[in-house]
Amino acid sequence: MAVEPLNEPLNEPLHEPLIELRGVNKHYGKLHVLKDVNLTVGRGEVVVVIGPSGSGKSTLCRTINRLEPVESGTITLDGQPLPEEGRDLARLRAEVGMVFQSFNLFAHKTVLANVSLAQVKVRKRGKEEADRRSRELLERVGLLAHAEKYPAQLSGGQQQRVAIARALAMDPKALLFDEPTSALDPEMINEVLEVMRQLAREGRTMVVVTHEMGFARYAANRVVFMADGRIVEDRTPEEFFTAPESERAKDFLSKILKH
Ligand SMILES: Nc1ncnc2c1ncn2[C@@H]1O[C@H](COP(=O)(O)OP(=O)(O)OP(=O)(O)O)[C@@H](O)[C@H]1O
Repeated sequence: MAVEPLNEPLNEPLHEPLIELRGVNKHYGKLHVLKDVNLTVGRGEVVVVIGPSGSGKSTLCRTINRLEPVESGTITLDGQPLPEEGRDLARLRAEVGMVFQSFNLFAHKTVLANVSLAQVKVRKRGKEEADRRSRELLERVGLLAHAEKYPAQLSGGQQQRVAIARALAMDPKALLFDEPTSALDPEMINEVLEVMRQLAREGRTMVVVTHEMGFARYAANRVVFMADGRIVEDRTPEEFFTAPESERAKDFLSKILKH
């Protein structure tokens, strides 16, 4: 008897690859900071990168939008190699938005202008359309009432939410977060994490370098543990936090979870 084709979708979400790193190496002088790194980030996946200080997490994150050049290996976005330079690089940085530890807002521009600027310059939107979209996004991050203020008039948590709105305004395929809450006072961390949790629930593709283990545990699809320039573990949060395999990860978790 012929076997019927399976019509039902599988329960597991199919994470079609969006970002792929293969055999990536990088040095700073003699320091080998990325050692033969392989990583696939699926569309709609939230990948949290954790590990000891100096293990290469930020560098890894920054290679994905070419803020850091690599010496060998390939990095692709949607199956296409990342552009090296020129106009395509500005487009890449729009498609793979980045949120930094320091919010990097323009101090002499209003919150609204900070969110609109790159839309006009890179996405070639008219100013009115860009401002309309910026206001929508500021509303989403709870800051519409602050649109006409300057960054210095906002708290750190609010500035970081502006930075997230600015990244979203470019209609990115993926968002990179490099320790987005590390520069914040403790009471502001949660307001930023809540915006990030919301983005995760919406199915955004996100790579997040963070020391916030609660976010790693409960918002990530995968945890990538780095040590000494290598990806040592790449597993679900459940697996990683309940049964880490490597001695490095066990040691790291025992140190940070003690507090
Ligand atoms: N621009 C640079 N020039 C020289 N060395 C650098 C540079 N950036 C990073 N490094 C070094 O490379 C190593 C990896 O740095 P990276 O910032 O990627 O680590 P990390 O895991 O993100 O650390 P942390 O958790 O402390 O932010 C560190 O030893 C760091 O001192």
